[in-house]
Amino acid sequence: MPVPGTRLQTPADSRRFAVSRRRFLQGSAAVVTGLAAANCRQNLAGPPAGGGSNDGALHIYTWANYTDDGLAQAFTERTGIPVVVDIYDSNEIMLTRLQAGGGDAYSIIYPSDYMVSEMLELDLLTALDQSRITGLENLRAQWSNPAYDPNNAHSVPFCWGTTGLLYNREASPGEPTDWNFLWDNQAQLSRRITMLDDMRETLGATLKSLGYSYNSNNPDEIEAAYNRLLELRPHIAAFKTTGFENELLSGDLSVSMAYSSDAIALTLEDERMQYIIPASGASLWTDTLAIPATAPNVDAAYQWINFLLEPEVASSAVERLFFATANQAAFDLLPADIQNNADLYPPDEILAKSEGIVAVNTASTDLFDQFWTEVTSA
Ligand SMILES: NCCCCNCCCN
Repeated sequence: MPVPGTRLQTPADSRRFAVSRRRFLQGSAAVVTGLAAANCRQNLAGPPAGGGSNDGALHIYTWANYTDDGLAQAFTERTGIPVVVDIYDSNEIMLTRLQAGGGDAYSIIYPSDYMVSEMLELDLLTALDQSRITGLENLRAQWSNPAYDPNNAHSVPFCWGTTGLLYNREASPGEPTDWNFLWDNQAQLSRRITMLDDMRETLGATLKSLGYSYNSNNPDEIEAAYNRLLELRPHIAAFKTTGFENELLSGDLSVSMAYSSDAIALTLEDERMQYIIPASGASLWTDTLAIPATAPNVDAAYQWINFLLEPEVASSAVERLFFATANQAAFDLLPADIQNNADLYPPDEILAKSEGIVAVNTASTDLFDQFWTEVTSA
């Protein structure tokens, strides 16, 4: 049985071309323009100033690598509705943009678990009309009644994953097995590390490296994590959620904290790339589909949700984009090499050590915010 901190599977050569193509498509401004000319525009910036996207298109605000032209085109062919995609790097960026008036710019957003809870508290999500959704029965059983959104009343689980360390075997001073690797090797790794530009993930992993919970509400523990991250700060080349891939491939970076779905795409592209789930535990997340409370074109949003719940649609997206689907019927259609990819679908004993991020109390959120601002602007 694989153990935490160990790479779990040899890359499948057959997947490499598809992944390289995905990275090329998503990284190329020229192709982004091409997509705009077709039916799926992908923007790395936010929505147009002034918000308000009631132009008949389906405006999606999502993470990188969760949609591609294939998905958008199939949807447009089916429904006649064009798709426009804006990308965000963290739940907090998405929340800030929605609160700053972007709530009427998007029909569909992809908040993670704890962010669904936070947005519910703020009345920012539409209560879903379950009679307009088909395919919920396709979800894996553990997502039928998630704690972050009982009965999926405001969100539909889309995919899940872990957050760990992705490294270049030829450019790393050793094989990381745990978060501590970064601190223990900080001199050799200096300016060769990237951490996620994601407050709860990065401060959470630092809490974990100290033996605390991702979800600590103890101010002393949160401050200890801040100080520990501050110690590593001079050695961190950048806080990045995307855009570290080329430097990791070239060996200019040694190790990047990464979401499993992004990491796996790289491990399938180049066998020097290894992804590990840290032995002391990683975050285990679910990303969802939700409709902002003031969304335009709600009908198109329901059509998108139903489209993604179709097993054939979901499984073909997974084959190109490599996220771990929350849809059991889609999983059943996947080729065996993806189903058995233990980086993507880790065994239960590894998942047991992982921790879901949950909403912390207001005082802790303020502390996380304050320390995150200080450490990222240091
Ligand atoms: N490109 C895929 C990114 C996956 C992001 N999931 C975020 C989880 C945050 N806790």
